[in-house]
Amino acid sequence: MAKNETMEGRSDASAGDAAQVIDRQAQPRVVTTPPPGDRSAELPRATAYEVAQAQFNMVADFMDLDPDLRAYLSRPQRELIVHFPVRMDSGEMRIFTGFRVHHNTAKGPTKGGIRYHPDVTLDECRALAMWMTWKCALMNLPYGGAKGGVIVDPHDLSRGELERLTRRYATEISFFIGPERDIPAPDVGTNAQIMAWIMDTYSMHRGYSIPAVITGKPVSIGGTVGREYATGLGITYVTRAVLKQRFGRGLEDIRVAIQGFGNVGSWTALSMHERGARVVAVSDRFGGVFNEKGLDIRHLMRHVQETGSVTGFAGGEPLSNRELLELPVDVLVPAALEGQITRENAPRIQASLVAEGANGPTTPEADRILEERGILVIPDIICNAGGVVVSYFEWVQGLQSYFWNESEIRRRMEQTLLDNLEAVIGVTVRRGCNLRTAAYVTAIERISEAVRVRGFYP
Ligand SMILES: NC(=O)C1=CN([C@@H]2O[C@H](COP(=O)(O)OP(=O)(O)OC[C@H]3O[C@@H](n4cnc5c(N)ncnc54)[C@H](OP(=O)(O)O)[C@@H]3O)[C@@H](O)[C@H]2O)C=CC1
Ligand SMILES: O=C(O)CCC(=O)C(=O)O
Repeated sequence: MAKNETMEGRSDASAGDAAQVIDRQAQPRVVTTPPPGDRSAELPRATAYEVAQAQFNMVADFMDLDPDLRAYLSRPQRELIVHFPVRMDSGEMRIFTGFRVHHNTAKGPTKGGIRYHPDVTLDECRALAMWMTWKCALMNLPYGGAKGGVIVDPHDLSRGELERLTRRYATEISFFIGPERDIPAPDVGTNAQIMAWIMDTYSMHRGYSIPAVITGKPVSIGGTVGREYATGLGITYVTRAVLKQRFGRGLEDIRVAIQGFGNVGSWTALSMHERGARVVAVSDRFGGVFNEKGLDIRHLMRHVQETGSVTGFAGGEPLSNRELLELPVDVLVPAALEGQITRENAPRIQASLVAEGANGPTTPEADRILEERGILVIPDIICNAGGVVVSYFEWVQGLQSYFWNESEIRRRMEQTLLDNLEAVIGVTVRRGCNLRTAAYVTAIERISEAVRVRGFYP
């Protein structure tokens, strides 16, 4: 997938926002190395599914969740594995493997992205589907959680190969998805063009256009304005609210480091930059770029469109992903993959606030270390929920064939995020727990109620 496709459809995400001025001294950049004799980096890392299970079990203990409900919610409801052939440009036929997991349908059809990445596994999809269940419930959306993926590096495919792979995967999962059943969306390695191919393939099977089968598609075929940047802008809204509430500070002149410069990372960077934050470092899988005075994000985006990477950007100096995570900044936004903040590097994180743009970037052990060190974490299921909230708006608009304007989308997204953030903060106070536990408690209580009234189990 060409980098400029991921960046397609960008528009100004900042209109009408006031930034607050704060007084803060620039801090020096530090480059850290592991302490001598530290072998923790060599220890096996928990998988995403182990992390998702551990997070759920900790909260189930905390809220003394009914054992039957715990058993029911701790596993996905349905899982699909598909193996399918794709003709490559060379004439060779290759077999690819993909997945789609529905974690829970108590509150409605399932919702969640499709990932194209060489490391996709069934277990990873199970974890991501479970997180989607909590996220949708926390946002009060009428959905359960799902996730899917294909084991493939999309950067290795031509556009034609990517389209053939997508259409074949869509065909294989087509009986498992649908506007009333399961509504996919973009995730790592997929974009609006891929959503369009899935919508088209699904519609070809049915014989008429069914835009509501998928979200994150182009506006020209029933997508919504605002979905492209929704996750990043939502992260900025939530981070701004937490900074104000917990630290009495605004975004202006806050120093931010962002790991990942794809859909989520780049839009977070731009929307924070436009509100006065100093985005001092960003990275992708090739490495990072640092500028103490703040990166010019629009120039950086142009550089990425031209070269496919943030590396080599003339407006900053190189740094590694590891160095980025450990920079002395106010806000750290992991916006790439799971398992980036671990017990190994958590003792060296210097940010005051970690805003989880990615799903599952912090392991439970790292969570504990950060909490002991007084570092606040905004959990993924609140922080990055702007994407699924606007996907919900896209689905609703598609079903009604009636479309809202951009300011309406932004207003409703901000309100949804901030109302639910406030509910979570209320739980932290009432139950004396951190934001992640409070977010999980809120979500699980809402699902438990749906399960109870539907009578899912006797
Ligand atoms: N898209 C969405 O709306 C939502 C996504 N999320 C989550 O946000 C995260 C990012 O998703 P998204 O932005 O869509 O994905 P993209 O594929 O658009 O971007 C992923 C970014 O992460 C970078 N990356 C990959 N591996 C590494 C690595 N080892 N170190 C540093 N950077 C790396 C990629 O680099 P490169 O460009 O070089 O490949 C790319 O910049 C995921 O956890 C996803 O589940 C959560 C909510 C909604
Ligand atoms: O937009 C959506 O429906 C889902 C986005 C997603 O996959 C996520 O929030 O992790």
